[in-house]
Amino acid sequence: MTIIHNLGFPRIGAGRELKFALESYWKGESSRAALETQGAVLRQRHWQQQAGLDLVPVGDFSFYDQVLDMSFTLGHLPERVRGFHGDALDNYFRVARGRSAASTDEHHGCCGGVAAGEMTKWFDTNYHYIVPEFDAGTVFALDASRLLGQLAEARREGVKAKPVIIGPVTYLALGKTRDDSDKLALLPALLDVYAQLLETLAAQGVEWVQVDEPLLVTELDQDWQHAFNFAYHQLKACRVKLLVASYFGPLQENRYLAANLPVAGLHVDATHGQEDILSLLNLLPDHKVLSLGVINGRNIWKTDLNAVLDWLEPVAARLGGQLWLAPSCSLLHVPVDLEGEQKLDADIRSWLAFALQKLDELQVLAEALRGGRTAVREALAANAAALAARRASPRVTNPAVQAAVAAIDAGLGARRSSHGVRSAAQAALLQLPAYPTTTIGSFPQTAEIRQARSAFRAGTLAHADYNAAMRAEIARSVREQEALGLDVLVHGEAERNDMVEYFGEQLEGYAFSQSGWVQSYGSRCVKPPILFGDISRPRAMTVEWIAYAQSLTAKPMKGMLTGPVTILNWSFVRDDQPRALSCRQLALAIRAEVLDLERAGVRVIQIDEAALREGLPLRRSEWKACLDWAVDAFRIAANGVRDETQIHTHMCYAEFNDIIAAIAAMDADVITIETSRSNMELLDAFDDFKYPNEIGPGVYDIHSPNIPSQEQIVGLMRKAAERIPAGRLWVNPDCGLKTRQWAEVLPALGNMVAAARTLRAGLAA
Ligand SMILES: Nc1nc2c(c(=O)[nH]1)N[C@@H](CNc1ccc(C(=O)N[C@@H](CCC(=O)N[C@@H](CCC(=O)N[C@@H](CCC(=O)O)C(=O)O)C(=O)O)C(=O)O)cc1)CN2
Ligand code: MET
Ligand SMILES: [Zn+2]
Repeated sequence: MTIIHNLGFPRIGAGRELKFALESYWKGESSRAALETQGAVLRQRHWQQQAGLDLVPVGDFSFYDQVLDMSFTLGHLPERVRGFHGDALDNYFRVARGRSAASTDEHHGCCGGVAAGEMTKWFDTNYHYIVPEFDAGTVFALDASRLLGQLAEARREGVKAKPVIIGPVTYLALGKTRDDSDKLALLPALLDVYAQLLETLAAQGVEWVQVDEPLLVTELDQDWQHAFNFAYHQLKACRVKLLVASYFGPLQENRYLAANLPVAGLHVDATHGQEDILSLLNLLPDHKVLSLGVINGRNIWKTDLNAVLDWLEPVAARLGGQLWLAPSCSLLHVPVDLEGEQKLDADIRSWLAFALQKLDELQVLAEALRGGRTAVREALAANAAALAARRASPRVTNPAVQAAVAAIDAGLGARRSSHGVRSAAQAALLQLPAYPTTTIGSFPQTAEIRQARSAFRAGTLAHADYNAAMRAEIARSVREQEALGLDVLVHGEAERNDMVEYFGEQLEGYAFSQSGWVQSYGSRCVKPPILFGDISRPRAMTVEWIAYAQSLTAKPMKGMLTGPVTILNWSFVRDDQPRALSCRQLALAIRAEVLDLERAGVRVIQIDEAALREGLPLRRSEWKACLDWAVDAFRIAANGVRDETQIHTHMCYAEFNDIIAAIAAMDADVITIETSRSNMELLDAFDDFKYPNEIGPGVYDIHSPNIPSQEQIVGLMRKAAERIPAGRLWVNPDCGLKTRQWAEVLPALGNMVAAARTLRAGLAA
């Protein structure tokens, strides 16, 4: 009998219940008990929704982040929060979010400032985790309370529980060392705690534990390969069965390593072609369970169930009871339920599956394996009909778009002149001072803005009134920026729900959900739009807003767009054509918008490519091919403008060293990047030879409520000027300000402008 199971369930709740409970608790508007209760309600609901499975994940729920949960389970807290006497959950949030010295708006706001843990992307997803911090003195001490609590709760509910933890090797790889010490030297001590944890679970009568090791789909050097063998040999004596779970890609050359780890089971992502799986079968020891992730946990399309069965049936015959089935990865990365989507076009809706629908698909596959396809004839026929309708739908194809893409030639992506020529023309037109100041685009998305948009969507606020409210916000942003003395202004993005969804809503070929929320970090969610067909731009998307903003000021107003690569990476994309092709279609649509902005008199245009680096494949050997088309797409979008139009781009979080040549090839006139937390060290990548254009290294961390002082900013920019000639430097924050409050933004930017003036005075002297 084929066992079916799930690796993880979205925890934010179909109605984002967890988000609202967290934010209310953080504001001090509700009690810890209320938050705990909401957590329990969600866990219970999600377990019930998975009750048809043979094994259900437990421990996948998290109040903020599963990696931070693991750090607490391992007793591995950053030095700065150890010895905190308050409540453990509050200490957990101190690491997750930081705490300003003067915080009064939250529980126990008494204990001085604490810097938040660094956040970074979870593999190639748009989910962010809190980075474990290691140094040579790191020690671990088991705290199994969270897992044991959730296990006991699950048992009370009659759940067939399979605890889920992050594996030791992946955990170590995800962390950063603050000194120069070798992380792998910590492995033996770490494994002691993992062994204790597994013994603790065994003592509770747990049979299987899922140990997530997505690191197995990345390129591993010998030391890390050895770490896998060492770790699982150490844990072999534990009395629980381990299911080592790899996901987010095929195992490829790590197949042999993974197949031969001394554990009871292996889960693999089986959505990347059968070749990886079929060769794994020959390597797998007879006693081992093979869990195949046959349902894609990263997209929202219905699975082609007949196509899966075609190759799965012989595999099942061979493996018998050793075969398990599951989604490819945790369902954290897809929305909960399609049922709630009443406004989605009926055709498109019939092509989709969210988390609950994916679990239904798993049931159908299992029944087909158990009782033959006839046992689920109707479900299979309905699935086949939906897929056939999608393939045949005229709404998916647009011949004019395909012709335009076919006509793209190399000239389309090239500026008319070199950066040297352009920068002289731009300087003459823009008349900017040295160390020009700007921001990254968004200003605070206040509750009033969100409520106005919500009312507009609900039909209780008229279109004209909504527009007027957004214009008033834009006017306020412009006024504040003029008062601050910034040099290149932005309109503030008030009218945008999200920098990707906003464009998805206006492009043909995109569908969007009402409540298809996916967690991005902590309580923050995104609603990735659904790219289903050829992309075109029926009308200008931003010109009216930007032209209005420009009309309010004599200073240059930056047109603000999201680039094709980032739109692609933060959407649910087509699975019926290569990503590169979808990206070229997006590039043509953005190019048209760029040219419309230029025609409307906009002199500076920013095209955000926040996701250029993080969207790269997990294996470096595949980077070049991907970078080639990604850079090409940006160039097509950006480079049709005249010499005197200044193109900016922005990237966050990225480590730039490895891709600096590609960034240079984009040929933006100015790039703004996140650097403040790395103390400008990231700028080493941008030395003279490698990067000839202008750079705005971020001077303060926008994720923290802390307000940078003028001295700090001057200090950081002086460091920057040691690496980059002052004439090519801009002064700006790390990223957009949408999650901050005006009360934080105004003093921070005030200090930033004052710092720029000090720096200019230094040049004159
Ligand atoms: N797609 C994407 N990925 C990204 C980023 C990004 O900006 N976009 N940035 C990084 C991650 N940073 C992020 C920063 C902030 C938020 C964020 O603020 N998300 C909002 C939702 C944004 C949104 O779509 N808002 C909508 C809907 C808002 C809403 O919930 N409205 C309420 C009513 C208003 C209220 O009471 O809040 C309702 O409709 O019920 C809007 O403005 O229209 C949230 O979780 O709260 C997300 C990611 C990396 N990945
Ligand atoms: N223009 C966008 C903003 O300022 C860029 C954000 S990058 C995640 O919010
Ligand atoms: Zn950013």
